[in-house]
Amino acid sequence: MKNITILADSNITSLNDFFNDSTLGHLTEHTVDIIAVAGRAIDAALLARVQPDVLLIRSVTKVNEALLVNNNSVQFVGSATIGTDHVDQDYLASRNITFANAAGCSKHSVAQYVLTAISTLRPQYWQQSASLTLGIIGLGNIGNTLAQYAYDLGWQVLGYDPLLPASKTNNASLEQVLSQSDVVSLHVPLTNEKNATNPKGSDYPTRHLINAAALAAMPADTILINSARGPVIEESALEADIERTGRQVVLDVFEHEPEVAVSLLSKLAIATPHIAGYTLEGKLRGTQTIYDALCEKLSIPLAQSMSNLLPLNMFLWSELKSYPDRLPKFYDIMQDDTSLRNKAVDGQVSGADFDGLRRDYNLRREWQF
Ligand SMILES: NC(=O)C1=CN([C@@H]2O[C@H](COP(=O)(O)OP(=O)(O)OC[C@H]3O[C@@H](n4cnc5c(N)ncnc54)[C@H](O)[C@@H]3O)[C@@H](O)[C@H]2O)C=CC1
Ligand SMILES: O=C(O)C(=O)[C@H](O)COP(=O)(O)O
Repeated sequence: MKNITILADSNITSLNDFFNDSTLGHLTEHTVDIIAVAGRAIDAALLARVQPDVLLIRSVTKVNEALLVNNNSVQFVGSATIGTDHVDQDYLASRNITFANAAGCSKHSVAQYVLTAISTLRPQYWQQSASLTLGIIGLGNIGNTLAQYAYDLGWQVLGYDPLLPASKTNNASLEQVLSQSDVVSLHVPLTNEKNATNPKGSDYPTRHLINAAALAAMPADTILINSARGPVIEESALEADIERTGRQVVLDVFEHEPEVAVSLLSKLAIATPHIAGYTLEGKLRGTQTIYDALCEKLSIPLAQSMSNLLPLNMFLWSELKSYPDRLPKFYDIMQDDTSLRNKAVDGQVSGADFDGLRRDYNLRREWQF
């Protein structure tokens, strides 16, 4: 009988429902051992000691040579997240380790977070059908989903994605999005510049894409929302910009996450602890996707589905669209904002408190579109 040892981030939703003897071993001789620890506790020493066959992570575990150098057992790495900037995929390929992530898993959840933030700060755009121009930077799964909601509300969209062909939504330059939008929302992956030492980098790097020059191009009353990755915005420039303009800024992600400085926090209109994608549906879809990929790797049929695990969902986009005053019942974003601000001690929110808010988060429900 073969034993499969799985080392996993304990913040993976329904880990034991998807990864157990009956879901992975029902047609085989496999038994399954799961070792679940906090994502930040997964380090090289633990991997060397546990010698897992499978490593299941979310975004806080950096997977690279330093993590795996003393390990020969891992054959599969699954990240139940959309973002992959924490994973050195080239290194995994060089070791012949299969990698899977969960593209698109929380695209509606993040889009709904952005709509909630806009409606909370400027209810007039939604409740009185005032016209809004929404700028979207990055038009992949999340940016494009957000655009569909915007069109449904009758808003204008200015979209910028230099890696996709021009389209109805991919219709503007970066300068136009920044200078002509009422709200700018960021939905890019975190990427670094391509150069001699980093030939696999991007021709359109996103690290510090929003710097002092980009902020200077934005009118003072333009809202800026970042639910992508913290380092996409240069935070020192952002603080200076808010001091100068009084801009309303919404951050779900932070450059020095999980620590957040109160000097920044106190200037933000809304601040949340990296929970834009934290709905039950979004997180379960992430787990389901890496489970499906592992079954494919093991050549075994699927024996679990998130539909078995989801309670009834009564949250309908059509209802909210008609009755926007019901938003707090659908998602009260200010509760998340208050929880984060309440953790500020001695000028900062500590990493432990930031991670604790995420670990203990009461998962929202995704509105059905
Ligand atoms: N706050 C949260 O809870 C969550 C955050 N995320 C973040 O959101 C990011 C985006 O997610 P998806 O839309 O699903 O990814 P995606 O890969 O489907 O789309 C990203 C898009 O950004 C575009 N892009 C790349 N560089 C660009 C640049 N310099 N300027 C403009 N566009 C650029 C790409 O061409 C692509 O179309 C993820 O990479 C992740 O970091 C994802 C899920 C939850
Ligand atoms: O999917 C992504 O990308 C995200 O940012 C996640 O929603 C957050 O992942 P964790 O921080 O829970 O690892």
